[in-house]
Amino acid sequence: MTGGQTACFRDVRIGVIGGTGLYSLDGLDVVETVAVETPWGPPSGPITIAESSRGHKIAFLARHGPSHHVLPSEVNYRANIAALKSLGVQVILAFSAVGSLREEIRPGDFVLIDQIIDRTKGVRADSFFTGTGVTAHASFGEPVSAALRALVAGHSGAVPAIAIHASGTSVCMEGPAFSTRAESNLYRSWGASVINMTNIPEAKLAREAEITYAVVCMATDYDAWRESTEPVTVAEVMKTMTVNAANAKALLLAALPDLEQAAYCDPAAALTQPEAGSMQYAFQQPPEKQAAAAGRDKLRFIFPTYFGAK
Ligand SMILES: CSC[C@H]1O[C@H](OP(=O)(O)O)[C@H](O)[C@@H]1O
Ligand SMILES: Nc1ncnc2[nH]cnc12
Repeated sequence: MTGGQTACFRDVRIGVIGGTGLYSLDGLDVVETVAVETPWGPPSGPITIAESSRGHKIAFLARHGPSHHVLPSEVNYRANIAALKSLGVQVILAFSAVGSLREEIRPGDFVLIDQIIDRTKGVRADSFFTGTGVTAHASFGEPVSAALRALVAGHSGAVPAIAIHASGTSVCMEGPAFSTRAESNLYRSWGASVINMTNIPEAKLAREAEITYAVVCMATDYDAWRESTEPVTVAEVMKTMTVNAANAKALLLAALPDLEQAAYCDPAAALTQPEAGSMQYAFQQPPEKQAAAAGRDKLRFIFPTYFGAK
């Protein structure tokens, strides 16, 4: 697909975004690799489409590219989300390596965060509406799908060696340098549980795109707050991630049958219902003004319902 074209919606309803240390989907048959171009540019890399033993398709995208060549501030989050949406994705389960801000969240543990504090610095493109002449404000009070978190939590038994914390608040910092000890302690005083560099704007854009989204935060270190531990380094993150990646894949494969059932077979579409169609309440302008907006063609790529097929 090339930029500006109407999206070709295919029946790939489930998307997985892999973060640091998680660059492929093992255990599933890859049937296709696609290079998608979006009106916001190319995503971080090719998207692999795998087929489960039940015959359902699952798209996988490595957030920082297959060889991790893209910095968190430079990820084209809009292209990543738009590319997945253009394939038909309605549900994204993302994975992220995080620092723990709590003693009880041990390196190796997973956290199904339900809240996010945005500490990015305004350098990331964070809305599909920017520059389009269409004004819209997505509802983001609950930034993560509770139903998807619950579905994943229901499969904690697949990784008995670790704790999977059912809720938590992440801080998304700009990076790329890690936090100072003072910053790390500040985030602890705010009640945050974990810290990373990618939840924002990924979760925000998934919401704008009406995609049901949750992120499995995989603790790799104790960031910089813990007096008895050396502040985090990439070497420490990658060491823990070798074990975390295996656990992430085990959790995903265990949750997949339920996820497929919810995404492909539930006629009530209960899992995706809160997000699907949610943007209909977000537009500020009357439809006739939107119809005249310069960015209408661009928005059609992900919003054929609101901006009409060409
Ligand atoms: C290499 S440590 C910092 C890096 O790891 C996390 O990446 P991701 O969220 O994509 O798993 C964190 O957010 C930083 O981008
Ligand atoms: N301590 C940390 N801070 C930010 N991002 C991280 N990713 C993994 N560990 C991290």
